[in-house]
Amino acid sequence: MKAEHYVGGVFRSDGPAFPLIAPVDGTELGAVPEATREVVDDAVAAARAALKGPWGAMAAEERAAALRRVADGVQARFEEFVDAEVADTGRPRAFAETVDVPRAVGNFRAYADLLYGRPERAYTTRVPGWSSGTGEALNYTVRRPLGVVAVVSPWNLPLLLSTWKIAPALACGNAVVAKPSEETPSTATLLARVMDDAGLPPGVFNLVHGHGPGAAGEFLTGHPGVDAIAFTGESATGAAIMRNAADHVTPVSFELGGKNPALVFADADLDAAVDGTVRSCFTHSGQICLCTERVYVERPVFEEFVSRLGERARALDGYGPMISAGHRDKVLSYLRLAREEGATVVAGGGAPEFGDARDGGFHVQPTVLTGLPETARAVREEIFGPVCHVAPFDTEDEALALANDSPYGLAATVWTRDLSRAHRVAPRVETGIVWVNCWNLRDLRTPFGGVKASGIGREGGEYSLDFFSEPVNVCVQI
Ligand SMILES: NC(=O)C1=CN([C@@H]2O[C@H](COP(=O)(O)OP(=O)(O)OC[C@H]3O[C@@H](n4cnc5c(N)ncnc54)[C@H](O)[C@@H]3O)[C@@H](O)[C@H]2O)C=CC1
Ligand SMILES: O=C(O)/C=C/C=C(\O)C(=O)O
Repeated sequence: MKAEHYVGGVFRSDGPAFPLIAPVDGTELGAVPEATREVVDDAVAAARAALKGPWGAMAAEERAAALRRVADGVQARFEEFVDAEVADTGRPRAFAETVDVPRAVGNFRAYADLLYGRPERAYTTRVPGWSSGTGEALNYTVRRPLGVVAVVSPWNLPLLLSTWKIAPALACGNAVVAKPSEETPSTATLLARVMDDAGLPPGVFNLVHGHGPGAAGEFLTGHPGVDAIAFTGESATGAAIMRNAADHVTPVSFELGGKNPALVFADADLDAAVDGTVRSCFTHSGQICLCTERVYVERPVFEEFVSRLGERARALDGYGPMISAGHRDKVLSYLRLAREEGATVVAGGGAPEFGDARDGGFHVQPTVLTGLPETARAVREEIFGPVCHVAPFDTEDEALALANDSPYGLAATVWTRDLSRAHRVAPRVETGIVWVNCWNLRDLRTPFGGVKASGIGREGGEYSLDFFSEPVNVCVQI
Protein backbone atom coordinates (compact mmCIF):
# COMPACT_ATOMS: atom_id res chain seq x y z
CA MET A 1 0.00 0.00 0.00
CA LYS A 2 1.55 3.30 -1.10
CA ALA A 3 0.72 6.18 1.25
CA GLU A 4 -0.24 9.36 -0.60
CA HIS A 5 -1.68 12.74 0.26
CA TYR A 6 -5.07 13.55 -1.26
CA VAL A 7 -5.57 17.26 -1.83
CA GLY A 8 -8.34 18.89 -3.83
CA GLY A 9 -9.22 15.56 -5.43
CA VAL A 10 -5.63 14.82 -6.51
CA PHE A 11 -3.29 12.15 -5.12
CA ARG A 12 0.28 13.35 -4.61
CA SER A 13 3.40 12.30 -2.69
CA ASP A 14 5.45 15.45 -2.38
CA GLY A 15 7.52 16.12 0.72
CA PRO A 16 10.41 14.09 2.13
CA ALA A 17 9.65 10.43 2.74
CA PHE A 18 9.98 8.52 6.00
CA PRO A 19 9.91 4.72 6.46
CA LEU A 20 6.85 2.78 7.60
CA ILE A 21 7.88 -0.06 9.96
CA ALA A 22 5.84 -3.23 10.55
CA PRO A 23 5.41 -3.59 14.32
CA VAL A 24 4.95 -7.33 14.10
CA ASP A 25 8.52 -8.05 12.94
CA GLY A 26 10.30 -4.70 12.49
CA THR A 27 10.58 -4.94 8.70
CA GLU A 28 10.11 -1.92 6.42
CA LEU A 29 6.70 -1.80 4.75
CA GLY A 30 7.24 1.23 2.53
CA ALA A 31 7.72 4.98 2.55
CA VAL A 32 5.33 7.73 3.65
CA PRO A 33 5.46 11.29 2.30
CA GLU A 34 5.81 13.96 5.00
CA ALA A 35 3.46 16.86 4.23
CA THR A 36 5.26 20.21 4.16
CA ARG A 37 3.59 23.42 5.21
CA GLU A 38 2.76 24.02 1.52
CA VAL A 39 0.93 20.68 1.23
CA VAL A 40 -1.09 21.52 4.36
CA ASP A 41 -1.84 25.03 3.01
CA ASP A 42 -3.03 23.48 -0.25
CA ALA A 43 -5.28 21.04 1.61
CA VAL A 44 -6.87 23.76 3.73
CA ALA A 45 -7.36 25.96 0.66
CA ALA A 46 -8.93 23.06 -1.25
CA ALA A 47 -11.30 22.40 1.65
CA ARG A 48 -12.28 26.07 1.81
CA ALA A 49 -12.92 26.12 -1.94
CA ALA A 50 -15.07 22.99 -1.70
CA LEU A 51 -17.39 24.71 0.76
CA LYS A 52 -18.10 27.31 -1.88
CA GLY A 53 -18.87 24.67 -4.50
CA PRO A 54 -21.68 22.10 -4.84
CA TRP A 55 -20.94 20.55 -1.42
CA GLY A 56 -21.84 23.80 0.33
CA ALA A 57 -25.22 23.89 -1.40
CA MET A 58 -26.04 20.19 -1.01
CA ALA A 59 -29.18 19.12 0.84
CA ALA A 60 -28.78 16.86 3.89
CA GLU A 61 -30.33 13.94 1.96
CA GLU A 62 -27.67 14.21 -0.74
CA ARG A 63 -24.89 14.32 1.85
CA ALA A 64 -26.41 11.26 3.52
CA ALA A 65 -26.40 9.50 0.15
CA ALA A 66 -22.72 10.41 -0.29
CA LEU A 67 -21.91 8.94 3.15
CA ARG A 68 -23.72 5.75 2.16
CA ARG A 69 -21.63 5.51 -1.00
CA VAL A 70 -18.51 5.84 1.14
CA ALA A 71 -19.76 3.11 3.49
CA ASP A 72 -20.45 0.86 0.49
CA GLY A 73 -17.02 1.67 -0.92
CA VAL A 74 -15.25 0.64 2.30
CA GLN A 75 -17.35 -2.53 2.45
CA ALA A 76 -16.48 -3.34 -1.17
CA ARG A 77 -12.75 -3.11 -0.36
CA PHE A 78 -13.14 -4.89 2.99
CA GLU A 79 -10.15 -7.23 2.54
CA GLU A 80 -7.85 -4.44 1.37
CA PHE A 81 -8.73 -2.39 4.45
CA VAL A 82 -8.16 -5.40 6.70
CA ASP A 83 -4.79 -6.12 5.06
CA ALA A 84 -3.68 -2.50 5.42
CA GLU A 85 -4.74 -2.20 9.07
CA VAL A 86 -3.10 -5.51 9.99
CA ALA A 87 0.15 -4.53 8.23
CA ASP A 88 0.39 -1.09 9.87
CA THR A 89 -0.58 -2.14 13.40
CA GLY A 90 0.33 -5.84 13.66
CA ARG A 91 -3.06 -6.48 15.26
CA PRO A 92 -4.69 -9.93 14.93
CA ARG A 93 -6.55 -10.18 11.63
CA ALA A 94 -9.79 -11.13 13.40
CA PHE A 95 -9.71 -7.80 15.25
CA ALA A 96 -9.54 -5.81 12.01
CA GLU A 97 -12.27 -8.02 10.50
CA THR A 98 -14.67 -7.71 13.42
CA VAL A 99 -13.89 -4.29 14.87
CA ASP A 100 -11.95 -1.83 12.70
CA VAL A 101 -13.46 -2.20 9.27
CA PRO A 102 -17.10 -2.97 10.23
CA ARG A 103 -17.04 -0.01 12.61
CA ALA A 104 -15.73 2.30 9.87
CA VAL A 105 -18.61 1.19 7.64
CA GLY A 106 -20.95 1.63 10.63
CA ASN A 107 -19.65 5.13 11.36
CA PHE A 108 -20.63 6.34 7.87
CA ARG A 109 -23.98 4.51 7.91
CA ALA A 110 -24.87 5.73 11.43
CA TYR A 111 -24.35 9.40 10.58
CA ALA A 112 -26.15 9.06 7.26
CA ASP A 113 -29.11 7.61 9.21
CA LEU A 114 -28.93 10.31 11.85
CA LEU A 115 -29.29 13.05 9.25
CA TYR A 116 -32.82 11.82 8.66
CA GLY A 117 -35.24 12.81 11.35
CA ARG A 118 -32.97 15.61 12.57
CA PRO A 119 -35.08 18.75 12.38
CA GLU A 120 -33.41 21.39 10.25
CA ARG A 121 -35.07 24.09 12.32
CA ALA A 122 -36.08 24.20 15.98
CA TYR A 123 -38.78 26.78 16.85
CA THR A 124 -39.52 28.58 20.08
CA THR A 125 -42.65 30.51 20.93
CA ARG A 126 -42.80 33.49 23.22
CA VAL A 127 -43.16 32.66 26.91
CA PRO A 128 -43.90 35.58 29.30
CA GLY A 129 -41.06 35.99 31.75
CA TRP A 130 -38.61 34.24 29.42
CA SER A 131 -38.57 36.98 26.80
CA SER A 132 -37.39 40.57 26.93
CA GLY A 133 -38.20 43.48 24.63
CA THR A 134 -41.60 44.24 23.19
CA GLY A 135 -43.68 42.63 20.50
CA GLU A 136 -44.19 39.10 19.30
CA ALA A 137 -41.50 37.20 17.51
CA LEU A 138 -40.90 33.87 15.90
CA ASN A 139 -37.51 32.43 16.79
CA TYR A 140 -36.00 29.53 14.99
CA THR A 141 -32.58 27.96 15.12
CA VAL A 142 -30.83 26.67 12.05
CA ARG A 143 -27.64 24.65 12.04
CA ARG A 144 -24.85 25.39 9.64
CA PRO A 145 -21.48 23.69 9.15
CA LEU A 146 -18.42 25.01 10.95
CA GLY A 147 -16.36 25.11 7.74
CA VAL A 148 -12.97 23.43 7.45
CA VAL A 149 -12.49 20.70 10.07
CA ALA A 150 -9.08 19.22 10.94
CA VAL A 151 -9.24 15.59 12.03
CA VAL A 152 -6.06 14.41 13.79
CA SER A 153 -6.11 10.77 14.79
CA PRO A 154 -3.84 8.24 16.53
CA TRP A 155 -2.40 4.86 15.58
CA ASN A 156 -4.27 2.57 17.92
CA LEU A 157 -7.58 2.33 16.02
CA PRO A 158 -6.59 4.20 12.87
CA LEU A 159 -9.60 3.71 10.61
CA LEU A 160 -12.21 3.40 13.34
CA LEU A 161 -11.20 6.61 15.11
CA SER A 162 -10.61 8.79 12.05
CA THR A 163 -13.96 7.83 10.49
CA TRP A 164 -15.66 8.38 13.88
CA LYS A 165 -14.90 12.08 13.30
CA ILE A 166 -14.80 12.33 9.51
CA ALA A 167 -18.32 10.86 9.07
CA PRO A 168 -20.19 13.33 11.33
CA ALA A 169 -18.05 16.25 10.11
CA LEU A 170 -19.08 15.49 6.52
CA ALA A 171 -22.66 14.73 7.55
CA CYS A 172 -22.94 18.29 8.85
CA GLY A 173 -21.67 19.72 5.55
CA ASN A 174 -18.10 20.57 6.55
CA ALA A 175 -15.00 19.95 4.48
CA VAL A 176 -12.30 17.85 6.15
CA VAL A 177 -8.52 17.78 6.24
CA ALA A 178 -7.46 14.55 7.95
CA LYS A 179 -4.03 13.77 9.34
CA PRO A 180 -3.67 10.17 10.47
CA SER A 181 -0.85 9.04 12.73
CA GLU A 182 2.52 8.81 11.03
CA GLU A 183 2.64 5.18 12.25
CA THR A 184 -0.54 4.14 10.42
CA PRO A 185 -1.05 5.92 7.09
CA SER A 186 -2.42 3.07 4.98
CA THR A 187 -6.15 2.77 5.70
CA ALA A 188 -6.45 6.57 5.49
CA THR A 189 -4.96 6.45 1.99
CA LEU A 190 -7.42 3.71 1.03
CA LEU A 191 -10.24 5.82 2.47
CA ALA A 192 -9.20 8.69 0.20
CA ARG A 193 -9.49 6.27 -2.76
CA VAL A 194 -13.00 5.37 -1.60
CA MET A 195 -13.96 9.05 -1.25
CA ASP A 196 -12.65 9.66 -4.75
CA ASP A 197 -14.62 6.72 -6.17
CA ALA A 198 -17.73 7.80 -4.27
CA GLY A 199 -17.70 11.05 -6.23
CA LEU A 200 -17.29 13.48 -3.37
CA PRO A 201 -16.53 16.87 -4.91
CA PRO A 202 -12.79 17.69 -4.91
CA GLY A 203 -11.63 19.24 -1.66
CA VAL A 204 -14.49 17.92 0.49
CA PHE A 205 -12.14 15.30 1.93
CA ASN A 206 -8.40 15.91 2.03
CA LEU A 207 -5.63 13.83 3.52
CA VAL A 208 -2.14 14.86 4.58
CA HIS A 209 0.44 12.53 6.08
CA GLY A 210 3.22 13.30 8.48
CA HIS A 211 4.34 13.77 12.05
CA GLY A 212 2.86 15.96 14.80
CA PRO A 213 5.11 18.47 16.57
CA GLY A 214 6.83 20.93 14.23
CA ALA A 215 5.31 19.10 11.29
CA ALA A 216 2.04 18.40 9.47
CA GLY A 217 -0.02 18.00 12.70
CA GLU A 218 1.13 21.32 14.07
CA PHE A 219 0.87 23.10 10.70
CA LEU A 220 -2.73 21.89 10.41
CA THR A 221 -3.98 22.52 13.94
CA GLY A 222 -2.44 26.01 14.06
CA HIS A 223 -3.70 26.93 10.60
CA PRO A 224 -5.77 30.11 10.45
CA GLY A 225 -7.97 28.52 7.79
CA VAL A 226 -9.11 25.70 10.07
CA ASP A 227 -12.47 26.29 11.78
CA ALA A 228 -12.52 23.32 14.18
CA ILE A 229 -10.25 20.53 15.39
CA ALA A 230 -11.30 17.00 16.32
CA PHE A 231 -8.48 15.08 17.95
CA THR A 232 -7.94 11.73 19.64
CA GLY A 233 -4.64 10.94 21.31
CA GLU A 234 -2.50 11.61 24.34
CA SER A 235 -3.55 14.30 26.83
CA ALA A 236 -0.20 16.12 26.51
CA THR A 237 -0.71 16.29 22.75
CA GLY A 238 -4.21 17.66 23.31
CA ALA A 239 -2.70 20.40 25.48
CA ALA A 240 -0.14 21.23 22.77
CA ILE A 241 -2.86 21.37 20.10
CA MET A 242 -5.01 23.58 22.33
CA ARG A 243 -2.14 26.03 22.80
CA ASN A 244 -1.62 26.08 19.05
CA ALA A 245 -5.35 26.52 18.35
CA ALA A 246 -5.70 29.30 20.91
CA ASP A 247 -4.21 31.90 18.57
CA HIS A 248 -7.21 31.53 16.27
CA VAL A 249 -9.75 30.60 18.98
CA THR A 250 -10.40 27.38 17.08
CA PRO A 251 -12.97 25.12 18.81
CA VAL A 252 -11.77 21.65 19.78
CA SER A 253 -13.31 18.26 20.46
CA PHE A 254 -10.80 16.12 22.35
CA GLU A 255 -10.80 12.46 23.26
CA LEU A 256 -7.64 11.98 25.31
CA GLY A 257 -5.86 9.55 27.58
CA GLY A 258 -7.12 7.48 30.46
CA LYS A 259 -6.06 5.47 33.49
CA ASN A 260 -9.29 3.57 33.63
CA PRO A 261 -10.45 1.84 36.83
CA ALA A 262 -12.39 -1.40 37.22
CA LEU A 263 -14.31 -1.96 40.48
CA VAL A 264 -14.95 -5.62 41.27
CA PHE A 265 -17.32 -6.15 44.20
CA ALA A 266 -17.39 -9.41 46.15
CA ASP A 267 -20.99 -10.02 45.01
CA ALA A 268 -20.00 -9.98 41.32
CA ASP A 269 -20.31 -12.95 39.01
CA LEU A 270 -16.58 -13.67 39.28
CA ASP A 271 -16.37 -15.64 36.02
CA ALA A 272 -17.86 -12.69 34.15
CA ALA A 273 -15.69 -10.20 36.04
CA VAL A 274 -12.47 -12.09 35.29
CA ASP A 275 -13.50 -12.60 31.68
CA GLY A 276 -14.46 -8.95 31.24
CA THR A 277 -11.29 -7.73 32.92
CA VAL A 278 -9.10 -9.89 30.67
CA ARG A 279 -10.82 -8.21 27.72
CA SER A 280 -10.70 -4.72 29.16
CA CYS A 281 -7.00 -4.94 30.09
CA PHE A 282 -5.57 -6.90 27.18
CA THR A 283 -7.66 -6.27 24.06
CA HIS A 284 -5.36 -4.91 21.35
CA SER A 285 -2.56 -5.36 23.90
CA GLY A 286 -4.03 -2.58 26.02
CA GLN A 287 -3.65 0.01 23.26
CA ILE A 288 -7.20 1.34 23.44
CA CYS A 289 -7.94 4.45 25.44
CA LEU A 290 -10.84 2.60 27.11
CA CYS A 291 -8.67 -0.24 28.42
CA THR A 292 -8.50 -0.86 32.16
CA GLU A 293 -5.15 -0.21 33.85
CA ARG A 294 -6.27 -0.07 37.52
CA VAL A 295 -8.32 -2.93 38.98
CA TYR A 296 -9.77 -2.60 42.49
CA VAL A 297 -11.18 -5.80 44.01
CA GLU A 298 -13.17 -6.18 47.24
CA ARG A 299 -10.96 -7.95 49.76
CA PRO A 300 -12.91 -11.24 50.23
CA VAL A 301 -12.39 -12.13 46.55
CA PHE A 302 -9.07 -10.34 45.98
CA GLU A 303 -6.73 -13.36 46.16
CA GLU A 304 -8.95 -15.54 43.98
CA PHE A 305 -9.45 -12.75 41.43
CA VAL A 306 -5.71 -12.01 41.16
CA SER A 307 -4.87 -15.67 40.80
CA ARG A 308 -7.47 -16.20 38.06
CA LEU A 309 -6.56 -12.99 36.20
CA GLY A 310 -2.88 -13.93 36.32
CA GLU A 311 -3.60 -17.42 35.01
CA ARG A 312 -5.65 -16.02 32.13
CA ALA A 313 -2.99 -13.41 31.29
CA ARG A 314 -0.27 -16.08 31.15
CA ALA A 315 -2.43 -18.19 28.83
CA LEU A 316 -3.09 -15.40 26.32
CA ASP A 317 -1.76 -16.23 22.91
CA GLY A 318 -1.70 -14.52 19.53
CA TYR A 319 -1.71 -11.04 20.98
CA GLY A 320 -0.43 -8.20 18.80
CA PRO A 321 2.65 -6.03 19.28
CA MET A 322 3.07 -2.49 20.52
CA ILE A 323 2.86 -0.05 17.64
CA SER A 324 6.57 0.84 17.56
CA ALA A 325 9.93 0.14 19.16
CA GLY A 326 9.59 3.49 20.95
CA HIS A 327 6.22 2.61 22.43
CA ARG A 328 7.42 -0.91 23.40
CA ASP A 329 10.38 0.69 25.20
CA LYS A 330 8.03 3.09 26.99
CA VAL A 331 5.82 0.23 28.22
CA LEU A 332 8.86 -1.84 29.29
CA SER A 333 10.26 1.17 31.14
CA TYR A 334 7.03 1.29 33.20
CA LEU A 335 7.49 -2.40 34.06
CA ARG A 336 11.04 -1.73 35.27
CA LEU A 337 9.79 1.26 37.23
CA ALA A 338 6.98 -0.79 38.78
CA ARG A 339 9.52 -3.38 40.01
CA GLU A 340 11.67 -0.60 41.47
CA GLU A 341 8.58 0.81 43.15
CA GLY A 342 7.97 -2.58 44.81
CA ALA A 343 5.46 -4.34 42.55
CA THR A 344 4.81 -8.06 42.65
CA VAL A 345 4.67 -9.40 39.10
CA VAL A 346 1.83 -11.93 38.98
CA ALA A 347 2.02 -12.52 35.21
CA GLY A 348 4.16 -11.31 32.33
CA GLY A 349 6.48 -8.46 33.16
CA GLY A 350 8.67 -8.21 30.06
CA ALA A 351 9.13 -8.88 26.35
CA PRO A 352 8.27 -12.41 25.18
CA GLU A 353 10.61 -14.62 23.17
CA PHE A 354 8.90 -16.44 20.32
CA GLY A 355 11.91 -17.98 18.56
CA ASP A 356 10.63 -16.73 15.20
CA ALA A 357 10.34 -13.54 13.11
CA ARG A 358 8.16 -11.92 15.76
CA ASP A 359 11.27 -11.46 17.91
CA GLY A 360 12.14 -8.59 15.54
CA GLY A 361 8.80 -6.98 16.45
CA PHE A 362 7.66 -4.96 19.42
CA HIS A 363 5.77 -7.33 21.74
CA VAL A 364 5.12 -7.04 25.48
CA GLN A 365 3.72 -9.85 27.63
CA PRO A 366 0.25 -9.40 29.14
CA THR A 367 1.20 -8.28 32.63
CA VAL A 368 -0.59 -8.30 35.98
CA LEU A 369 0.97 -6.39 38.89
CA THR A 370 0.03 -6.06 42.55
CA GLY A 371 1.47 -4.46 45.66
CA LEU A 372 2.08 -0.91 44.50
CA PRO A 373 1.03 2.15 46.48
CA GLU A 374 -1.50 4.41 44.80
CA THR A 375 1.24 7.04 44.48
CA ALA A 376 3.39 4.81 42.24
CA ARG A 377 3.90 6.20 38.75
CA ALA A 378 2.83 2.89 37.22
CA VAL A 379 -0.52 3.30 38.99
CA ARG A 380 -1.00 6.98 38.17
CA GLU A 381 0.29 7.40 34.61
CA GLU A 382 -1.20 6.08 31.37
CA ILE A 383 0.95 3.17 30.17
CA PHE A 384 -1.15 2.28 27.09
CA GLY A 385 0.03 -1.31 27.01
CA PRO A 386 -1.05 -4.76 28.26
CA VAL A 387 -0.45 -3.90 31.91
CA CYS A 388 -2.79 -3.65 34.88
CA HIS A 389 -2.30 -3.21 38.60
CA VAL A 390 -4.72 -4.93 41.00
CA ALA A 391 -5.34 -3.61 44.54
CA PRO A 392 -7.84 -4.55 47.28
CA PHE A 393 -10.54 -2.37 48.86
CA ASP A 394 -12.86 -2.83 51.86
CA THR A 395 -15.84 -0.50 51.36
CA GLU A 396 -17.85 1.03 48.54
CA ASP A 397 -16.72 4.52 49.52
CA GLU A 398 -13.10 3.44 49.50
CA ALA A 399 -13.53 1.87 46.06
CA LEU A 400 -14.97 5.13 44.73
CA ALA A 401 -12.24 7.21 46.34
CA LEU A 402 -9.57 5.00 44.75
CA ALA A 403 -11.25 5.07 41.33
CA ASN A 404 -11.64 8.84 41.42
CA ASP A 405 -8.14 9.64 42.64
CA SER A 406 -6.78 10.19 39.14
CA PRO A 407 -6.09 13.14 36.86
CA TYR A 408 -7.91 11.16 34.16
CA GLY A 409 -11.62 10.35 33.81
CA LEU A 410 -12.40 8.44 30.65
CA ALA A 411 -14.06 5.06 31.31
CA ALA A 412 -14.75 2.72 34.22
CA THR A 413 -16.20 -0.74 34.69
CA VAL A 414 -18.24 -1.85 37.71
CA TRP A 415 -18.77 -5.55 38.41
CA THR A 416 -21.58 -6.40 40.84
CA ARG A 417 -24.78 -8.45 41.01
CA ASP A 418 -26.38 -5.87 43.30
CA LEU A 419 -28.48 -3.58 41.10
CA SER A 420 -28.89 -0.95 43.79
CA ARG A 421 -25.15 -0.81 44.23
CA ALA A 422 -24.63 -0.54 40.47
CA HIS A 423 -26.99 2.45 40.23
CA ARG A 424 -25.53 4.01 43.38
CA VAL A 425 -21.89 3.64 42.32
CA ALA A 426 -22.02 4.35 38.56
CA PRO A 427 -23.00 8.04 38.75
CA ARG A 428 -20.38 8.65 41.43
CA VAL A 429 -17.47 7.42 39.32
CA GLU A 430 -15.75 10.47 37.82
CA THR A 431 -15.50 9.25 34.24
CA GLY A 432 -17.41 10.04 31.04
CA ILE A 433 -18.38 6.39 30.53
CA VAL A 434 -19.28 3.72 33.11
CA TRP A 435 -19.87 0.14 32.00
CA VAL A 436 -21.70 -2.11 34.46
CA ASN A 437 -20.97 -5.84 34.09
CA CYS A 438 -19.56 -5.27 30.62
CA TRP A 439 -16.82 -3.39 28.80
CA ASN A 440 -16.79 -1.49 25.52
CA LEU A 441 -20.39 -2.32 24.68
CA ARG A 442 -21.00 0.53 22.26
CA ASP A 443 -24.10 2.26 20.97
CA LEU A 444 -22.96 4.92 18.52
CA ARG A 445 -25.70 7.32 19.64
CA THR A 446 -24.52 7.60 23.25
CA PRO A 447 -22.25 10.39 24.55
CA PHE A 448 -18.65 9.27 24.24
CA GLY A 449 -15.71 11.08 25.86
CA GLY A 450 -13.97 11.86 29.08
CA VAL A 451 -13.80 14.27 31.99
CA LYS A 452 -10.73 15.85 33.64
CA ALA A 453 -7.57 15.27 31.54
CA SER A 454 -9.41 12.71 29.40
CA GLY A 455 -11.05 15.14 27.06
CA ILE A 456 -13.23 18.03 26.11
CA GLY A 457 -16.73 17.52 24.75
CA ARG A 458 -18.62 14.43 23.72
CA GLU A 459 -18.84 12.58 20.44
CA GLY A 460 -21.45 10.08 19.28
CA GLY A 461 -24.85 10.52 17.66
CA GLU A 462 -26.37 13.95 18.18
CA TYR A 463 -23.39 15.00 20.32
CA SER A 464 -21.11 14.81 17.28
CA LEU A 465 -23.63 16.53 15.03
CA ASP A 466 -23.85 19.32 17.61
CA PHE A 467 -20.08 19.79 17.71
CA PHE A 468 -19.64 19.75 13.95
CA SER A 469 -22.38 22.35 13.33
CA GLU A 470 -23.16 25.79 14.63
CA PRO A 471 -26.62 26.75 15.89
CA VAL A 472 -27.74 30.11 14.52
CA ASN A 473 -30.80 31.79 15.98
CA VAL A 474 -33.09 33.72 13.65
CA CYS A 475 -35.53 36.09 15.37
CA VAL A 476 -38.35 37.44 13.20
CA GLN A 477 -40.55 40.19 14.60
CA ILE A 478 -44.17 39.46 13.81
N1 LIG B 1 -5.72 7.73 24.75
C1 LIG B 1 -5.60 7.57 23.47
O1 LIG B 1 -6.56 7.56 22.78
C2 LIG B 1 -4.25 7.42 22.90
C3 LIG B 1 -3.16 7.58 23.70
N2 LIG B 1 -1.92 7.42 23.19
C4 LIG B 1 -0.80 7.63 24.10
O2 LIG B 1 0.00 8.59 23.52
C5 LIG B 1 1.34 8.13 23.46
C6 LIG B 1 1.96 8.65 22.21
O3 LIG B 1 1.32 8.09 21.06
P1 LIG B 1 1.14 8.95 19.77
O4 LIG B 1 0.54 8.28 18.64
O5 LIG B 1 2.45 9.61 19.50
O6 LIG B 1 0.02 9.92 20.28
P2 LIG B 1 -0.09 11.39 20.03
O7 LIG B 1 -1.15 11.93 20.87
O8 LIG B 1 1.26 12.01 20.13
O9 LIG B 1 -0.49 11.44 18.48
C7 LIG B 1 -1.81 11.36 18.00
C8 LIG B 1 -1.89 12.17 16.74
O10 LIG B 1 -1.54 13.53 17.01
C9 LIG B 1 -0.50 13.97 16.15
N3 LIG B 1 0.29 14.94 16.90
C10 LIG B 1 1.26 14.69 17.81
N4 LIG B 1 1.74 15.84 18.31
C11 LIG B 1 1.06 16.84 17.70
C12 LIG B 1 1.11 18.25 17.79
N5 LIG B 1 1.95 18.89 18.63
N6 LIG B 1 0.27 18.97 17.02
C13 LIG B 1 -0.60 18.35 16.19
N7 LIG B 1 -0.68 17.03 16.05
C14 LIG B 1 0.14 16.27 16.81
C15 LIG B 1 0.22 12.70 15.78
O11 LIG B 1 0.97 12.88 14.61
C16 LIG B 1 -0.94 11.73 15.64
O12 LIG B 1 -1.57 11.90 14.39
C17 LIG B 1 1.24 6.63 23.49
O13 LIG B 1 2.39 6.09 24.03
C18 LIG B 1 0.05 6.43 24.34
O14 LIG B 1 0.43 6.41 25.68
C19 LIG B 1 -1.75 7.12 21.88
C20 LIG B 1 -2.81 6.92 21.04
C21 LIG B 1 -4.15 7.05 21.49
O1 LIG C 1 -15.34 4.41 19.69
C1 LIG C 1 -14.90 3.34 20.12
O2 LIG C 1 -15.57 2.33 20.15
C2 LIG C 1 -13.53 3.26 20.62
C3 LIG C 1 -12.82 4.33 20.87
C4 LIG C 1 -11.47 4.24 21.31
C5 LIG C 1 -10.67 5.30 21.47
O3 LIG C 1 -11.15 6.53 21.36
C6 LIG C 1 -9.21 5.21 21.69
O4 LIG C 1 -8.70 4.12 21.89
O5 LIG C 1 -8.54 6.25 21.63
